[in-house]
Amino acid sequence: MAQVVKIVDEVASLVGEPDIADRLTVTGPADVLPSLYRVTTVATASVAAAAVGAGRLLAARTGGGPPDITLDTRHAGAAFRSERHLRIDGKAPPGPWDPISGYYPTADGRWIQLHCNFPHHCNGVLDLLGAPNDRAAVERVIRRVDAAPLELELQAMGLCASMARAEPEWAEHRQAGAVADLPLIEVSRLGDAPPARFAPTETPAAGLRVLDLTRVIAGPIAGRTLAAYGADVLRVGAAHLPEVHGLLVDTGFGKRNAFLNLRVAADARRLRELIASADVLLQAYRPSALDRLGFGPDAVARMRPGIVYASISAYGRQGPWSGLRGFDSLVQTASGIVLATAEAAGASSPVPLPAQALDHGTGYLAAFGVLDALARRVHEGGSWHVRVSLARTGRWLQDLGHHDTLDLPDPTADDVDDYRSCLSSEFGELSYIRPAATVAGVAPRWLSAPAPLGTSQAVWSAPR
Ligand SMILES: CC(C)(COP(=O)(O)OP(=O)(O)OC[C@H]1O[C@@H](n2cnc3c(N)ncnc32)[C@H](O)[C@@H]1OP(=O)(O)O)[C@@H](O)C(=O)NCCC(=O)NCCSC(=O)C(=O)O
Repeated sequence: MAQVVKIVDEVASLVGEPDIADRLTVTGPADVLPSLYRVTTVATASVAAAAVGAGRLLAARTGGGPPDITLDTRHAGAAFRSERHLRIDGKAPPGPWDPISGYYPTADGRWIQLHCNFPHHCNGVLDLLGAPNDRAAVERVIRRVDAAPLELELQAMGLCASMARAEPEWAEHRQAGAVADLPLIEVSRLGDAPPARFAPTETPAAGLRVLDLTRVIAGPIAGRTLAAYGADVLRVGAAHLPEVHGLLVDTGFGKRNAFLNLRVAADARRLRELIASADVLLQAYRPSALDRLGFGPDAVARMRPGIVYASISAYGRQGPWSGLRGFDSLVQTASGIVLATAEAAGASSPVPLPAQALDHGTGYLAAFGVLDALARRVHEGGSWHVRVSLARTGRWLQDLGHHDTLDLPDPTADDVDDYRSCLSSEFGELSYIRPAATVAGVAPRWLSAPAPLGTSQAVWSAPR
């Protein structure tokens, strides 16, 4: 019980509402996912924060008071591993991991992690190493080089790799300092706009229009969460960009899926037309990538005063690594999580968290920031920029301290059956973890199954 109170305290500080315990009920055990870290706390608190954001938007639209929220830690823990629990026609989809991805021992007795799930990242790594596409061959090359210079070289080429550091070593790193100086969820005003007049509704984000320009896990979770609270979410990708199939399905609930190649003038014009009546734009590309295509936050706020623009990055908006591409697991490796866990577990190689917790946490925190900013739009107007990062979410987890529950049994697929729902889709019959929490007694839910890539028209689903 005392531990669950800690989770509620964590939500209070996330959402800036010291009395949140008056209207937030958390049930279930304090620890569900076995870890050296408080992963269940981060899961429950970030899912709860998104629910609080939805409640604030609901209250702003109806003129009522902020509603009650409930959440069970077991459901939050299952939601944090949604991609592992997804079944398509009764089977788990293929995993995202390319055989070359993973941890490699280096000449100086350290470890480096390569992230090679996208073909262009994999080919770049193999070219730089001068190795064929064969794990044993890559291992032989890496055993002859030291970790730090290799990390530097890979990062300089824009490739995805991290040297495993101990937590104290990361604490000394300039990027760790830069990340620690950032708020966990940064919300800043992009410009002026009159207060929004969203129609009163029983579903927090009903009728609101979200452009989801994100891939993989963190950003798509934010879009999926807004869809669960009723938003019209249009996911915009491009045919030439690589994707991870199973993740597309898992994070595609409640979204339509369109292609617009922003390098083609007519498609870029179409996106500008969509932005003109959008409420939210989510983006999770390499920092500044969309600015170069004319869709950075300032440009979008000029196109659409009143927009809430959310940016999700790997390493945060400042510091020497701020421009780097990155994935959850690489942040876990760089920041000491995998070595600390290996030491606690008595393992001889790095051990990651029991969930892509930085991705999922960052996704829900982005959703909270967006929903909260939408509520602010009702009260005070303005265009808003919400910024979150995998590394800052990781800092939050590490700041909660070590709390060894590695001996807990890992929840199995059967353990999460209570939280499953089913939907028919073009991919097959989907069995998935439904969205966690209730807001004013109502559970968020997805009204549509994921759409295959590029199969939707780039239009809003309903006129205004
Ligand atoms: C995920 C990534 C590492 C993937 O790297 P890349 O595949 O190399 O993509 P980049 O973002 O670097 O670049 C994509 C390029 O596509 C361009 N781009 C984007 N959308 C479009 C459309 N619609 N049309 C045309 N071009 C487009 C964009 O401007 C870039 O152009 P150029 O500028 O010309 O290159 C990175 O996007 C990233 O660091 N994102 C922020 C953090 C994040 O979300 N990480 C993953 C979370 S999931 C996770 O961690 C996990 O699964 O584990």
